[in-house]
Amino acid sequence: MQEKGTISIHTENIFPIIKKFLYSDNEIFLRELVSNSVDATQKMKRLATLGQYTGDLGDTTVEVSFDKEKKTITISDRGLGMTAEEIKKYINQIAFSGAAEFVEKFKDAKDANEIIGKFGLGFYSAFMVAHTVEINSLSYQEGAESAKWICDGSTQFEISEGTRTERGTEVILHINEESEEFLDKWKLQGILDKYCKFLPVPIKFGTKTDSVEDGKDEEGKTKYKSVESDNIINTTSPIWTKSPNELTDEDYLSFYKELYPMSEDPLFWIHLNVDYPFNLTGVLYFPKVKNEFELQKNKIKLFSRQVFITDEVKDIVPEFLMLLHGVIDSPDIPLNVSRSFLQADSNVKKINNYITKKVADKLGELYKKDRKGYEEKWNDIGLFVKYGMISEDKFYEKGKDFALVKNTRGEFFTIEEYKEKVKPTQTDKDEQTIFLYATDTDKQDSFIQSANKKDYDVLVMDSPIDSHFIQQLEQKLEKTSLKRVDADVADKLINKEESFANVLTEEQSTKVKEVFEKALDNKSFSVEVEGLNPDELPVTITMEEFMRRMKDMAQTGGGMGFYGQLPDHYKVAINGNHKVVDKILKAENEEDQTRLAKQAVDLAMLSQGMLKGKDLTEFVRRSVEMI
Ligand SMILES: Nc1ncnc2c1ncn2[C@@H]1O[C@H](COP(=O)(O)OP(=O)(O)OP(=O)(O)O)[C@@H](O)[C@H]1O
Repeated sequence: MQEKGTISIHTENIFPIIKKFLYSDNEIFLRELVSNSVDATQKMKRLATLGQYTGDLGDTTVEVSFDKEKKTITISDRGLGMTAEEIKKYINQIAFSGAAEFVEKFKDAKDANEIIGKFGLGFYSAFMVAHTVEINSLSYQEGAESAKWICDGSTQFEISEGTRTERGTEVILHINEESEEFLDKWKLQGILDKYCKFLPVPIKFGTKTDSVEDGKDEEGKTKYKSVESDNIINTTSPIWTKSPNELTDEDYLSFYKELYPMSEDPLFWIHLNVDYPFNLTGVLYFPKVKNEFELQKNKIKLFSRQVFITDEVKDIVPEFLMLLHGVIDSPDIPLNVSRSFLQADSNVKKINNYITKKVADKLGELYKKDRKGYEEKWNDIGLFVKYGMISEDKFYEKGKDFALVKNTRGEFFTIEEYKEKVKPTQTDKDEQTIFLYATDTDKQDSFIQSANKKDYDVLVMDSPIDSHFIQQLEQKLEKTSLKRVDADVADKLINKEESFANVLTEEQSTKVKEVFEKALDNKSFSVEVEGLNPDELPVTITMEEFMRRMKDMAQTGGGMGFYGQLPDHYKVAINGNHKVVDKILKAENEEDQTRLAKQAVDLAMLSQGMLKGKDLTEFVRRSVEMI
């Protein structure tokens, strides 16, 4: 038997196009060929289980090898093999029709990148690294003859009788000049580790040497000897393929270490397992996030039937859960289509919702089962929860039951609990409950103390995401608003109409205002004389809540650019009921008045960390003079 033929594709120039555009990702040839071998092996095993094959299966290990001299890479399996007819059908027609389709799509694509890398080119990808590809195969079918196929990368092929005596298929790649880098042990090992580490059939790549104990020497010391064994590069049953009740915490932790060797232990994990209406398994871990860098380094890995596909899971996992680590395996995620299609795919949407729900359920369960442990972890998981509540309404609905807020005393509350707690003391005349918060407990300490003196509670909202979380809470919670503790003087933070009368006459107030304006000499500060609690500080500097928030958002890139341009504007509240104000009014001359006023303002600035540079030096000099 010898036959020459032409592969039935219409586009003659497929090879150069694909070679050129797939070049950056050409290592996937190995993934494609090894998975074909694994598929063939699994089919063979299934036939045996079904009783359609009664012979001996033999050792079904798939083997990858290379020969630097001959410049070949060989992938061989003991799968079901192919007859000459089958090679013609599956390789010439099916494998190559995939390539033809690629070129077809490529022609119409607006963005070539959308297609490249997402297109499963299967067997065809061999030509990205080989100038000639050979197949030697013997089918499992009784009386089958071995077949040999050879193709030099043009659309011509040759098929003849083969020499293979053992059931299965061997694919030999004659590596082209540009791809000789692949004829290297470490290069190939690296690619196998990346894509094939969890394939369901053992894959052998060369041998490895281990040092094993070998009795004792005369002095009673343990002897060692080197033992050569097959280098099996994969774990055939990774934990996500098992049932959660077969697994211990150690199993999950050691798998995490296997995926991300340099990382600290994760906080907890979720085992995903659905088979209807789509198929998905996986394990997602909540990492201990130390810094941004680590977040980007460790990504969720996407598999399809245990073959690694990508760690760009952007469209499959909801954005806020991109912080998670682990694996997702789903044969239902379309990988050979463009990105825009992926977003519209209904399975992808369902998967998205499923993952969101699972994560919410797990958090809810942890919260219910061990509130204390949950509170201890809050620093690490708070970011996920808040981000999720801001970005997905569905998650907000679930998250509101287990999202925590922490006050300056280190106590944790759910949002509902907190509202109940502060309602009696922090509700204003319009029935609005005001949650007070601090973004920097050190800087805002004097305000926190003043608020506490009035029996107000203060929350700590100091993470970058909190400004957005605050907005979200205000939108969602009824009759509730949030105010930073330094948005006004304590007496006025919550407007209850029970203000202190101002002991100053109108004339005196005007005079005090003048003195302070002169002392300040700064347009960014507007002075107001108010009747406040005599125990409060004589001067308090505040920035109004709305303005400050807009400026904060402009700074963190929240699209409030206009506010970012405005100069800072502060209110300087003078406590007309304070002794110091009386002293200023009674001072002998204008100079003394200004000096006292300056001192009082500087003290306020100092307590808020606003006094810096020249002003600070000047303040110290003035203070020394006064003692
Ligand atoms: N090692 C093998 N043993 C037996 N059959 C094989 C082997 N390699 C390829 N085939 C046959 O050739 C066909 C085409 O392979 P190809 O890799 O191009 O596509 P595929 O595996 O069907 O899909 P994909 O594009 O996802 O890889 C396979 O479906 C299979 O029937």
